[in-house]
Amino acid sequence: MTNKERYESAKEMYKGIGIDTDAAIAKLKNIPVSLHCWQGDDVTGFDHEGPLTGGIQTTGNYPGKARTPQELMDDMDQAIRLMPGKKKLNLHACYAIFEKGEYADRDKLEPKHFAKWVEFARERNMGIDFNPTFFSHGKVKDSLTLSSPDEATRKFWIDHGKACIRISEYFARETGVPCVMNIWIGDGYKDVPADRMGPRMRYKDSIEQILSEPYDRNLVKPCVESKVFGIGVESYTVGSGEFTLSFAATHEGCLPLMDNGHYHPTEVVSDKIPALLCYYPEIALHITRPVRWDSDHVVLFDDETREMAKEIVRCEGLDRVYMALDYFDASINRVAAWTVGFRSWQKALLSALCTPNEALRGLQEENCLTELMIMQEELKTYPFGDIWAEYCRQCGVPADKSWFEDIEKYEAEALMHR
Ligand SMILES: C[C@H](O)[C@H](O)[C@@H](O)C(=O)CO
Ligand SMILES: [Mn+2]
Repeated sequence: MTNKERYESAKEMYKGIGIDTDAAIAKLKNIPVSLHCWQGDDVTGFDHEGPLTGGIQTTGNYPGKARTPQELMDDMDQAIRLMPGKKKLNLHACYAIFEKGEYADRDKLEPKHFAKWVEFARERNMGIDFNPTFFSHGKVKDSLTLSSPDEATRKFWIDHGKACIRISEYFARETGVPCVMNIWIGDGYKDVPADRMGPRMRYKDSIEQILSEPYDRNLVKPCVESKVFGIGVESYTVGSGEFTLSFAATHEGCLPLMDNGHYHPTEVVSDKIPALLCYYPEIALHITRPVRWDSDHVVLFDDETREMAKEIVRCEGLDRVYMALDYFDASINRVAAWTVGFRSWQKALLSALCTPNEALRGLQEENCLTELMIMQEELKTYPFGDIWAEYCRQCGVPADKSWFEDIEKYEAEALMHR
């Protein structure tokens, strides 16, 4: 059978359960997913010499990591050409690109420091999402940032946040795509704190000051990302889940961002998505794969990834949920890591779009739970691979693992010579 014949056969099977696979493919092509630049260089960036801080960690030392803006852009290009679907570029402020001899500290960053990224994104018809970098800044003495009791330190980081609001609006104006600006801090304590509320009141005030910077709410979508612990802040993190959900719920225009690595191992974000969509007009996600902790493993086409995508689709949330990948694996070829993760999330979204959600909902509401279980199990052996192959063909990317040959060639010709 040719691929076309396999697709036509699979399409008929899905039609039999009320799914129009052509429509599913057409829909997915236009759903943007944000690709994180920081997978390419182990969350290093270009504006500091120090180590990665903030309680996050990249593990592994696979050769060939990007060292310069050009290398990072070249590597992203290699990955992007192997990914089906619509991409956004996700940047951190520490990826500012300075002219020779130029430097601006985080509180003095300007749009011009990201002009080369705008050029890169516009040439590829990509929008840009942005993240202030409240970590990896050796010069500021305090390990606390927006929650610091030292007012000079806190002002430095508030000014950084305000600069990022201005840069986010610049991105949106230049690309014509709204910019999601994600606020995440690693602030917290290794051991039992004496005051849990004080840092949170300061953090709340800091975010309010950042959001007081004038911006067009149609162009910039600020969000606040929660976390339950970090390396070195195991006992207390300022930006906990309750804090960020409460902040977003009480500050119109600010979205909650859930990172599915930021919860206790038995919690699942797939169940939190529909709960938040009952209350918030829009939410944001960092899609990752935690293994025992917030390990930021490469996203795979696994059960929880599929469940998250299913919830977004069946809650009719594709235009209410801002989706961004967030993981960093230095133990394998970094370009392949980008590619596997992005393709996995695309598979999960396409699989969710090929699920007869209305029919399954009807079985649940009619209390036909036996048939519901059987139907959900039967779907697992439907020929989804043939639908995926057709989607990749229409997007002009390899459907099978032949894409890896391209990356092996690039590794030999470029990465291994760094
Ligand atoms: C680099 C990102 O800001 C970082 O991964 C953050 O989003 C996070 O998830 C920290 O654990
Ligand atoms: Mn994250």
